[in-house]
Amino acid sequence: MAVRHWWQGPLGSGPHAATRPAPLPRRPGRPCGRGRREKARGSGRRGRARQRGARLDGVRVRRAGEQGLGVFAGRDFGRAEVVAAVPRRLCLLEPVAAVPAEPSEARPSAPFGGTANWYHALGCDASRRAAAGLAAQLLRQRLLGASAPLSHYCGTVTPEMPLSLQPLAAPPWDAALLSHSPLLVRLHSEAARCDDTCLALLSAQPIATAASERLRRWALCAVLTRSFSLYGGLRGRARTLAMVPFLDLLNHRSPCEGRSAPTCRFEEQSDLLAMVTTRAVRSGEELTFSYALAPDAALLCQYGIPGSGLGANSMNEAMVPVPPSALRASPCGAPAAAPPDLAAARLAALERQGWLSAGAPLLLSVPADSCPRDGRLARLARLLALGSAPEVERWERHLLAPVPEHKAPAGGRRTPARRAEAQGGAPGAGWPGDASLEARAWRLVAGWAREAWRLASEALGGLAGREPEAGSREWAVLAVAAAEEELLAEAAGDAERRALAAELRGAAGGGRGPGLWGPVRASVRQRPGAMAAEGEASAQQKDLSSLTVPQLKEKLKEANLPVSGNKAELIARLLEKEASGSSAAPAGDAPAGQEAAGAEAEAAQAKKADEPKEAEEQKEKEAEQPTEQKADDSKATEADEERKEQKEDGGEAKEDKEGEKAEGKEEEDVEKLDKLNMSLDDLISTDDTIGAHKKGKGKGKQGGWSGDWGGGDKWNGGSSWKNDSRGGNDWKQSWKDGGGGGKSSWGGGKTDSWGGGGGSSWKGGSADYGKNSKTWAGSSYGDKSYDKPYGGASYGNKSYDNKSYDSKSYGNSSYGNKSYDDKSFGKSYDRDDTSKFGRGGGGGGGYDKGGYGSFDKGSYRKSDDRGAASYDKGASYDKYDKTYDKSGYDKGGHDRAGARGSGRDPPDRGYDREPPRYSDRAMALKYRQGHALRHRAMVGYVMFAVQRRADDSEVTQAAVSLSAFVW
Ligand SMILES: C[S@@+](CC[C@H](N)C(=O)[O-])C[C@H]1O[C@@H](n2cnc3c(N)ncnc32)[C@H](O)[C@@H]1O
Repeated sequence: MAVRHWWQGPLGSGPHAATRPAPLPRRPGRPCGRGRREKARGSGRRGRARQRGARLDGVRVRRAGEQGLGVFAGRDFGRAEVVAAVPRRLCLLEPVAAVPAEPSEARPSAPFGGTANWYHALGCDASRRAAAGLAAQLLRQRLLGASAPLSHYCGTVTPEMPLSLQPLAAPPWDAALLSHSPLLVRLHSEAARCDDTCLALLSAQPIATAASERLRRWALCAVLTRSFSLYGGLRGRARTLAMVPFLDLLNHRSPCEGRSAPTCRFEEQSDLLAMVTTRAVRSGEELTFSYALAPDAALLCQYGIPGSGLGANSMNEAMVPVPPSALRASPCGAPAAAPPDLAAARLAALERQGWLSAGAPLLLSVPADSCPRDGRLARLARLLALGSAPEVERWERHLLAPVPEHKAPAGGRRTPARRAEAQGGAPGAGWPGDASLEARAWRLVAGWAREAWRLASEALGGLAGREPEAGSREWAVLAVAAAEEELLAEAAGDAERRALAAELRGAAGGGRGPGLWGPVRASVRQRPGAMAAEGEASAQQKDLSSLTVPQLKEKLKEANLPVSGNKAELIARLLEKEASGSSAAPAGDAPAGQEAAGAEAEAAQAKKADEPKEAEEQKEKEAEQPTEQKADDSKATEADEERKEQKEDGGEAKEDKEGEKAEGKEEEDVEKLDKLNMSLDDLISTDDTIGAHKKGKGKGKQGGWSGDWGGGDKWNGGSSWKNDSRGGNDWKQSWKDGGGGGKSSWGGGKTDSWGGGGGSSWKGGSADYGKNSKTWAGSSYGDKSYDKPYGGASYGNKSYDNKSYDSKSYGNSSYGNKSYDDKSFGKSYDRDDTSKFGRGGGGGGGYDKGGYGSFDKGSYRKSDDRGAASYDKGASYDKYDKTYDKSGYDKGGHDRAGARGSGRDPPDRGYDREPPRYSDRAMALKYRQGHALRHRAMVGYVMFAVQRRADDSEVTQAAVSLSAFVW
């Protein structure tokens, strides 16, 4: 039972917490020192267990705050050491009958089956029967009293059962209270239903007639919260349910990153059931293990365990209801309803996939369902984004077909977030891959998630306002609801980001292939008139994007082209080749500029290769042709050759004089764009997979982004900014150097792609972009370059340099405080708040108000300490920050390393004992914060690039509308 899924049967442990005094059986009048003497004599519970083969050395049982009793390390343990082992013969065992699952019990395979995600631990008839059987055995032991072989064990199971937070406990839970979390409503009702069934099954057992209702509930609750599922070395459903003395005193910990992750795992060894450490454990540390890989709501419903704080459970999920009205809505989000045939086609498709109740909202969950490729939310949204009934029919199978379970990543648990990560960012097979369609779909997802988030915030606000007492039901619901609200906020942000990325891809005219910069790069190479060919190019680009790298390399080999580089480069090379090939073909449409020269050269080469053959043919023809015609032809040939020579001479002269320089620059620019492109692609692919945290990338020593950004150069660690874009300099330095006073533009390094090196075109002052285009005129990034096109004095004067990125923001004061908004973006991008790019930075609009708005206002800027107005001025986090503060969850979850509990440790509530830590969810969140900022910055550059493509109104329009969203 190394990894046990929470639906795979009851397991676990747990008398309840607050009221129970430590109930270790004691002999009356026994003074301290008892344990030692017992150990020597082999008497007492522990001694008897030891005599019979149990290994319990080195562990201590103590009170563990509100969790009741707990087991603690009495000495240091190494990794993979057995801390406690109990022979099977000391356990109560109940086989789980191998009855075939009832159809209603099987986990639904259809993606829209409604209950696909949530399957209660006792959802299967066989395990319900086994639980009742085990409860009957426990009752028997209890009723037999001291003569029962396991009477001592019965003494360790608290008499105060059922636990107050377990659904079996009276009085029943208030529906209004549960309604604060839709997930809880659902799980609680399933749990209560199953508990009732088990109770009925237990009551039907002969032994139950001798027991009161209260005692029956006691026995069942003990089984539900303390039993272990044994698999006998086989996968699948548990073969046996077991009450395992002593081991069931270990408390639960949810999987998360950091020091408070579970210390042990349960192992079935041949005749022993053992707890084995998963890491080194210090003497005095509590020994814990994961009862179940389940969200907080499920843990509450089965074990009566209240949530363990924000970010503390990486298995947490939250419900996103998709209203039935979504089926009737217009595919592009317009207020008008969809045409009736389209709505009918959608409904029919969903019904075929198991969404039978079109009148009720469909409950999907995040993060599992929001994963980009196979997530149910994404798939549903893609279906609803399709514009016509035939399209829906055509793509239904591709979009809605059941997805096979994904394998757990090597060496890792399959958390919902990891599952999302494993599934990558590409849509399902066969999807047209249209960026605008993707963007529409993610907008829909974002809308649903935002609405769910809004509701969750409201509900949370109401609950937090009541300031529930620690350990109460309200308190437990608050913890669950807070964790869910956090997930919904993330999901909404994620969906927005994906929509934005898709829109940008669309605006840049391509799929994922060469990335957003593909067309920009093309525009650098092509003459202005060649823009019309872009549609075709982007179609080719899409085709190429769908190929794998080996396939691309194969193609390159066929074309005698180099096969090195990443996918984007390979595609670009092929496109280039195709472009040059096709542009050389039609007469009168010879390309100008470098591409033209290249194409001509290639054509000339090809001609040369064919020359001997042609010459022979020609000779043959000549022999057949009349002399007159021959004379004409020879004249024509001479004239042609003359023209050709002139052209070649002219071309050479041109190349000699200007071309060489221009070519060099152009190449350099293209290279820079390529590098940026790669960075951006990296960024977007990171973006896609970021739903699950990426260890290492961007993680500072402090465990948080503040460390990275603050220090200036830590930012560089492994990121593409450093390697791809800026040569050896750190981010801070290059922004500083680059912007300031038009010195060396984007950073001083010679290798720097954004300029720096002498004569670089992005650099200041020289004849680079200024000459060629009005928009980039003037000199470099620093002084005047961006002023004109980007409105007023925005970009130029103060941008990027002195005030902004380095000193205040990225530099010393780390990420949070002043960066990006007040000083930097505000002033630099748009000091007078008039430019379209400027808005957001200034705090007046743009970014703040747009998709990321909620994250932004006062949130990550000021949120190094989330106390004051963190996360979102408008709502929830404020509230529950306060509440958490008061109710024993310190504010630490998302703070800087060490903030958890630092300075304000609420005393003895069970949650303040944890050392400072980051959970992996909190870590992921931190990562995203950093990511969002980088994303903003990158998107800004995309804007410029898109803008400078031409005066193409469509592209400019797209850039403007996106900028409103981004900034
Ligand atoms: C198997 S028992 C663990 C031992 C238990 N503490 C005792 O005193 O017997 C499981 C019960 O302990 C409590 N518990 C376990 N882990 C907990 C946690 N992380 N937070 C709160 N309560 C916990 C719950 O009441 C649960 O039902």
